[in-house]
Amino acid sequence: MSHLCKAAATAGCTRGALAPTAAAAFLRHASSRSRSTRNITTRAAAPGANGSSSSSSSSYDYDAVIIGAGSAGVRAARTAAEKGARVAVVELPMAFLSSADKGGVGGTCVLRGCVPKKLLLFATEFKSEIESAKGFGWTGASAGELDWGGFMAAKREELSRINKGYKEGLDSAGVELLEGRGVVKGPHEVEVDGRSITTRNIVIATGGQPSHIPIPGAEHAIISDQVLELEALPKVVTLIGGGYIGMEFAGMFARLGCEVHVVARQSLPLAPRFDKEVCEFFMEQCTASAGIHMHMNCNPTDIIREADGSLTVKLAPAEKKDSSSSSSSGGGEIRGNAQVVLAVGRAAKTKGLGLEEIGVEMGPKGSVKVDAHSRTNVPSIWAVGDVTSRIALTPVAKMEGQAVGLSIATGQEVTPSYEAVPSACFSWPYVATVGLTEEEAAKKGLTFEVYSHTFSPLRAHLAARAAPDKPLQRCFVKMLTEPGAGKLLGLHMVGEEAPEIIQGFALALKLGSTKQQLDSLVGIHPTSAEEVLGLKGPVRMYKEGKQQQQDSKQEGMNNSTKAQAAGQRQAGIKAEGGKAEASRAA
Ligand SMILES: Cc1cc2nc3c(=O)[nH]c(=O)nc-3n(C[C@H](O)[C@H](O)[C@H](O)COP(=O)(O)OP(=O)(O)OC[C@H]3O[C@@H](n4cnc5c(N)ncnc54)[C@H](O)[C@@H]3O)c2cc1C
Ligand SMILES: NC(=O)c1ccc[n+]([C@@H]2O[C@H](COP(=O)([O-])OP(=O)(O)OC[C@H]3O[C@@H](n4cnc5c(N)ncnc54)[C@H](O)[C@@H]3O)[C@@H](O)[C@H]2O)c1
Repeated sequence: MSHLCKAAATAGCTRGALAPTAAAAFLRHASSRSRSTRNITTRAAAPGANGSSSSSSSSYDYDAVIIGAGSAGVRAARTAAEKGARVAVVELPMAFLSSADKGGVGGTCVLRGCVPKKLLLFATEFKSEIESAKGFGWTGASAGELDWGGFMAAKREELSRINKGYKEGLDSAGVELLEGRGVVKGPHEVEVDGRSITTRNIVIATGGQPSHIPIPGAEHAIISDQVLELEALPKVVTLIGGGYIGMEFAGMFARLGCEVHVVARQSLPLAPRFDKEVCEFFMEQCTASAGIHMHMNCNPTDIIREADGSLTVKLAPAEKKDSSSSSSSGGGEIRGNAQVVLAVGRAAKTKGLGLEEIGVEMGPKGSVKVDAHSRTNVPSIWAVGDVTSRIALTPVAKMEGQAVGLSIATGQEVTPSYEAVPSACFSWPYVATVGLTEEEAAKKGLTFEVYSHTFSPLRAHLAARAAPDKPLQRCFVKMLTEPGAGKLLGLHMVGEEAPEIIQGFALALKLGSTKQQLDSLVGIHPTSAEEVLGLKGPVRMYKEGKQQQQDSKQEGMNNSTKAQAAGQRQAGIKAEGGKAEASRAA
C-alpha cells in the first residue's frame, strides 16, 4: 500500500469522528502528500488574529507546527497527522549533550533521560546480580570490570537507533521534520532559523533543562546530561539534590562500587513527592544496603577545585522543615570527589522562544501557563509536556501531546486525565507510587485506613550468603483505602520489581477497585506482587484527616504490626542479618 493510501485508510477508519474542518484538512493533506516536498514560504506577517475559526486553515502552510520533538511533541505531531492534519515539527540538530542550539528527535527521554539512564542502570545491575549468584552456588562468579568506554559506545549506538526510529515514525505519519531552532513570531507564525512559516495552531513542546544553584564553584559541577556522557567512572561522587535524578544516579554509582554522597536540604530523600514512611524506609535501605552517604538537612555552600584536581563540597546546615525526622543534619565537607553532580530540579525551556513578546501568559520559573486542554491564553497556541511544569514524566508528556494532537485534528477539545498517574524512582532500592500519600490524604481531610507490610523477597536469603556483611534485602508495601478495606486511595512500594508491580495495580486504583476486591484475587506465587494482596491491619486510621486513637486490642495488634515492620526495617539489617547467618550456618 502506498504511503498516501495508508494515510487515507487510517483517516478513513476514523473519519466519522473528524470534525468537518479536520476532514477538509485530511483531503488537503492527502493532496499535499502527492507532492514530493513542501516549500516553506516566507511571510511577513501572520494572517488572522488567533484561533481556528478566524480564518480558513488553507491560508496557512500547516494546520499545526510543533516546536520540540521530544515525548510530547512527537506524540502531538503523529496524532494530529494520523488524523489528517498537515503537521510540521521543528527540532534542533541532534547531540547527546543538549544546549541552546543542540537537541535531537526523541528529546530528553530518549537521548538524555529515561532511556540512557535505564541502559546505565541495566549495566550497573549485572555487578550485584553476579555477586548474588555466588549465594546460589555460582562459586566462580565474578563481574570483572565494566568497560565504561565500551558501554558508552553501545549506548550511543542504541540511542542513535531509537532516534532514527522516531524520525521514521514521524515520516510514516506524514509529519514534516524541520531541523532548526523554532521561535514564535505571532499567534500563527513560527520562524525556523530565519525562515517564516504560517500555521493555524502552534504547539510548544520545548521541554525543560536542569536548574542551577548560585554558589561559588558551581561551574565545577556537571548535570545529568554530562553524567550520561562521562568519559570515566568517578571513584568518589557527590550528588546535590535528593530527588529522582540525585537518587537514581546515586544508586547506579553505588552499584558500581563508587563512594557516593548525596546532599539534600530536606530530611528525607524523595520527600515530599513520595509518602513519608516510604521515604524513611528507602533512606534506611539506601544507607544500609547501598552504602550511600546521605547528608540530609544540608545545603552546599561552595565547590572547590583542589590542587590535585579533586573537588571538595562545603556544607552548611539547612533550615529543618521536618523536625520529626531523625536523619543526620549539619555542615562539614565532602572531599576527594572526582565529580559533583547538580540534580536540583529542572525548569521550562522557554528562553528566547518569543512567547512573552506576543502576550502568552507565563507561569512560575518560565513555564507556559495552560488550561485543562493545554491551551494558552492565546487560543491558537498550545503547550504540552515539561514546558508546562505540570507532571514532568514521559508518559504524562505523551498523554498531553496526544490530547492536543486530537484537539487540533478534530476541533473538539480533549482533556487529559491526571488521575492515578503512577511513577517510580529507579534508585537502589526502587521506589514506586500511585495515588495519594498518607500526608496528602490527611491534608485533604479524608477518612481512610493505612495498611503496610515489610517482607524479604524469596531470593534475598540465598543472595545474602554471598555478602554476609550486608543487611538482608527488604521490601515495603503500603496501601491507603477508604474505611472498611474500601476503595483504594494510594499504593506505594519499595524494593524489587516495585515499578512493574505498581504499574499493574495502578489500573485497579484508576478503576476504583476496593481492597476487598484485591484480597479476593488469587496471587501468583512466589512473587513480590502477591505481597500486595491480603494486607493485614489496618495499622492506622484517620477520620476527616485526623489520626484516630485506637482501642487497646486494635492498638496492640497495630503496635505489633508496626513494631514488626520497624524491627524488620531498621535492621532487617541486624536482626535479619542474624537470620541469614543462622541459615548460612545451617
Ligand atoms: C536524567 C533524567 C531521567 C529521567 N527519567 C525518567 C523516567 O525514568 N521516567 C519518566 O517518565 N520520565 C523521566 N524523565 C523525565 C522525562 O525525560 C521528561 O518528562 C520528558 O522527556 C518530557 O518530554 P517533553 O517532550 O516535554 O520534553 P523534551 O523531551 O525535553 O523535548 C523537548 C524538545 O524540544 C527541543 N527544543 C527546545 N527548544 C527548541 C526550539 N526553540 N526549537 C526547536 N526545538 C527545541 C529540544 O531539543 C527537545 O528535543 C527523566 C528526565 C531526566 C533529565
Ligand atoms: N524515574 C523518573 O520518573 C524520573 C527520573 C528522573 C527525573 N524525572 C523527572 O525529572 C524531574 C527533575 O528531576 P530532579 O531530580 O532534578 O528534580 P526533583 O524535583 O525530583 O528533585 C530536586 C531535588 O533538588 C533539591 N533542591 C532544589 N533546589 C535546591 C537548592 N537550591 N539547593 C539544594 N537542593 C535543592 C530538592 O529539595 C530536591 O531534593 C523530576 O521532578 C521528575 O519529574 C523523573
